[in-house]
Amino acid sequence: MEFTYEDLTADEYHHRVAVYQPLTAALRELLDAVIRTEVDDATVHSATETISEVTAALRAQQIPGAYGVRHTAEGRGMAWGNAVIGLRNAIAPPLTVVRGSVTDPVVAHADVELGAAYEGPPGHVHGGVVSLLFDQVLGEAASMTGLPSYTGTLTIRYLRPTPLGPLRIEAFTPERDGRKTLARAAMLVDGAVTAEAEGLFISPRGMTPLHPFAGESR
Ligand SMILES: CCCCC/C=C\C/C=C\C/C=C\C/C=C\CCCC(=O)SCCNC(=O)CCNC(=O)[C@H](O)C(C)(C)COP(=O)(O)OP(=O)(O)OC[C@H]1O[C@@H](n2cnc3c(N)ncnc32)[C@H](O)[C@@H]1OP(=O)(O)O
Repeated sequence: MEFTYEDLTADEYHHRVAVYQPLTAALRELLDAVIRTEVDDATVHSATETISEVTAALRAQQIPGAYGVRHTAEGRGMAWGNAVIGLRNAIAPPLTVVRGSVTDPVVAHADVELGAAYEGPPGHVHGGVVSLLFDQVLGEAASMTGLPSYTGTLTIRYLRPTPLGPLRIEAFTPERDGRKTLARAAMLVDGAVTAEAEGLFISPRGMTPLHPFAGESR
């Protein structure tokens, strides 16, 4: 399991962001449209063919496997295939984690608006998606020292159903002990807590710091 470096200038990095961010946004729109459409069968068949053509065009040149976790020389993270924050992953909720400092009361937070693609109970967020979001925000809060930390344990307390729509996650790290960090977080809708999470995050032995984790996740 390796983090790789990609030798990109800041201009090249921003160029790639400008190219791929709209593609991913368009695909998210498509996911939502497929769930909610009520058009006739002929229109669905025609859309299916068009989508297959688009897929073939993108497959003309591909990397062999997963995207990996890349960093530019100046430390910009490019986890662009990541299931939660991947800039090129339309399955990922449009989540941007904002990282503060380890001494802040809230070490990392994220605001996100979840639509039809994230539904579990009717009109509400799937419990696994709640867990997914917590895992990332807690993990980033735990990794604020610069050492990436992996999820050792993760416990969620679902207090009430979380409605689809805008929500916020706030994470903090009450205890650090060597490579182990205890992280806690709350999920808030209109200021009311719908779920809480606690996890133990562990930085694997021998890990070297990637970069000072400040600013935004993407
Ligand atoms: C994380 C990178 C992926 C994201 C990349 C994105 C961007 C990159 C840049 C920055 C962001 C970085 C990261 C944060 C972002 C998101 C979070 C990622 C969420 C995930 O998706 S992550 C995948 C799921 N996660 C796993 O895939 C873990 C599989 N597992 C292992 O890789 C090892 O198992 C490991 C490393 C956990 C431990 O391995 P190790 O060899 O270091 O452990 P060791 O034996 O030395 O134990 C040392 C002390 O931890 C205790 N301990 C050990 N394991 C424990 C456990 N599970 N629970 C409770 N305590 C545990 C021992 O009891 C001992 O405690 P004591 O010192 O007190 O005795």
